[in-house]
Amino acid sequence: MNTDILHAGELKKADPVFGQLSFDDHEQIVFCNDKDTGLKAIIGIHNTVLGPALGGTRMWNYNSEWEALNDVLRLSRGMTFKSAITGLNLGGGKAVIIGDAKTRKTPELMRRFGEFVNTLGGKYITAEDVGMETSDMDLVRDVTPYVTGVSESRGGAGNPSPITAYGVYMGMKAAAAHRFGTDKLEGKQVLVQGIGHVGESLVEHLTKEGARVFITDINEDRLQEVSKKYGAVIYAGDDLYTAAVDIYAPCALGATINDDTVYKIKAGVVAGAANNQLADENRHGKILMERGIAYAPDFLINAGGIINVYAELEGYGKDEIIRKTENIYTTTLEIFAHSAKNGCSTHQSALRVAQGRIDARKQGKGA
Ligand SMILES: NC(=O)c1ccc[n+]([C@@H]2O[C@H](COP(=O)([O-])OP(=O)(O)OC[C@H]3O[C@@H](n4cnc5c(N)ncnc54)[C@H](O)[C@@H]3O)[C@@H](O)[C@H]2O)c1
Repeated sequence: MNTDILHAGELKKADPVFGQLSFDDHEQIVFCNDKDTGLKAIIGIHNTVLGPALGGTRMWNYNSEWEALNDVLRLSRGMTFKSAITGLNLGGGKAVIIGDAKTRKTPELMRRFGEFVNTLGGKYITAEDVGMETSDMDLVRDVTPYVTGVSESRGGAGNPSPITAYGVYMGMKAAAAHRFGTDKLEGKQVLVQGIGHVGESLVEHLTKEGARVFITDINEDRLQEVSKKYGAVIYAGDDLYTAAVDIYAPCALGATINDDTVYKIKAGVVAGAANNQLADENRHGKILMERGIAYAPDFLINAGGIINVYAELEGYGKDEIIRKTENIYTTTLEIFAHSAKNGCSTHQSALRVAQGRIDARKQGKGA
C-alpha cells in the first residue's frame, strides 16, 4: 500500500470509506468518473428518512481524494440536521467535484455530472455550493429534474444569500434576547467576519436596526465598498477574536472557533452564517457554554438558503419563504431553553432535537 497515502492528513486509511472518522452511517456514497470530461465527483447521501437528500455541489481543488471524501461526508451529514431542525421534509446530501472551478469546469462536465445525479432517480437533489453558479445548475437541469437553484427564468427561486442573511439575523436576535434580555440590536457592537454574499446582506439588516457594525474580510476592495455603502467600520485590531464587541458573526469560513480562539472570544453572542463554525462540535460548543457565550448553532440559523430552494420543490412563494425563515427566531429560542434545561451545549441541543424528528418519522410518528 502507498505509504504517502497512509500518512496523509488525519484520515483513517485502513477502512477508506466506512472507517473514516467523518463517516456517520451514511446511506449511500456514489463515486462518479468520466474520462471524456475529466469529471471526478463524489455524491454523499447521509440520510433520507425525512425526504430526498438535498444539498449543494461544491467544486474545489482538493489536495487529495481523502480530503474530498471527508468533505462530502461531513457536509452531507450537516444537511440532514439542517433540514430536520428547520422542519423541512428533506434528507441530507451533498456532492463534491474535484478540480479547480475556474479552470476545469465546462458545460460538458456539468451536464455529465447531472447525468450521474439523474441515475439516482431523485434520491439526491443537487443545488449550488462553493464554485458553482446558477448557470451551472441550469446546465444540470438540461439533463435531470433533480436540481434546485436554477435561474428564475427556469422556475428557480433565485439567489438564496439574502434569505440566508435574514435567517442569520433572526437567529442573532433570538440569541441576543437570551443573552442580553432584549432582542433589540440598536447600539449593539457586532463584528461581521466575511462580507460576501451573506455577510453584506447581514450588515444591511444590522445597520438598518442601528447596530454598530464592524467588518473584516481578506478582500480589501470589498471592505472599502461595504464600509462606504453602509457606514460600517473596518475592524482595525490585530486579533479579531479578542475584539470587545457584543456579537461575533462568522460569515466567512468554518472552524473559526477552535483551540486558538475559543478562550479569547469576548463577545456575549456568536451567531453567523458560516458552516461548521466549531472545529470540534462537542468540545468547543461546551467551552462556549461554560464561558457564558450564547452560541446560535450555525446549521439552524443559516437554513434560509435551503428554505429558499425547498420552495422550488414544494411550489410555495416568497411569503412562505419569509415565514419559515422568521421561524428560525422561535426555534433558536427553543434551543436555548433545551440547552439550559438539559445542561448541554446549544449545538448538542440542536442535534438532539433534529435527530428526534428523524427518529419519530422512522417510527411512523412525527410530522
Ligand atoms: N450563500 C448562502 O446562502 C449560504 C447558506 C448557508 C451557509 N453559507 C455559508 O456562509 C458563509 C458565507 O457564504 P457566502 O455565500 O457569503 O460566501 P462568499 O464567498 O460570498 O463570501 C465569503 C467572504 O468571506 C471572505 N473571507 C474568506 N476568508 C476569509 C478570512 N480568513 N477572513 C475574513 N474574510 C474571509 C471572502 O473574501 C468573502 O468576501 C460560507 O461559510 C457559506 O458556506 C452560505
